[in-house]
Amino acid sequence: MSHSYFSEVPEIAVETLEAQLKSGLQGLQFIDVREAQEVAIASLPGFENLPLSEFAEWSDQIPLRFDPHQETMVLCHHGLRSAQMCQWLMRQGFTDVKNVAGGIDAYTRKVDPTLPRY
Ligand SMILES: O=S(=O)([O-])[S-]
Repeated sequence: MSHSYFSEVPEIAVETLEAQLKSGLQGLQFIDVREAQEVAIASLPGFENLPLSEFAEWSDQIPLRFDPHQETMVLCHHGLRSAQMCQWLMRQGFTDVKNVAGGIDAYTRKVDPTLPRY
């Protein structure tokens, strides 16, 4: 997949995400598409873990569990799997989806160096 393939996915910078996490989680939805083993190493509060590898198991529950018109942040390790998820959510009618640019790796480097890196 080329870079331009994901260029239409809106992004949120990790510094902005940190500010939002600090100011409260109300009105926001958080999805982490990494594997459970990755989440066990490092995770952010409020994110629901939906591993992309288990897409077939949870994809049909998305319209029931999430509001398509609420701001929805999607996280992974470096921002690639989450971009895929963002595109899929947008195709499902989600109107305010944001890919966490650089993923949890960027968050660890730029915001919270105490989080383990992998
Ligand atoms: O898909 S990834 O950006 O987490 S390596």
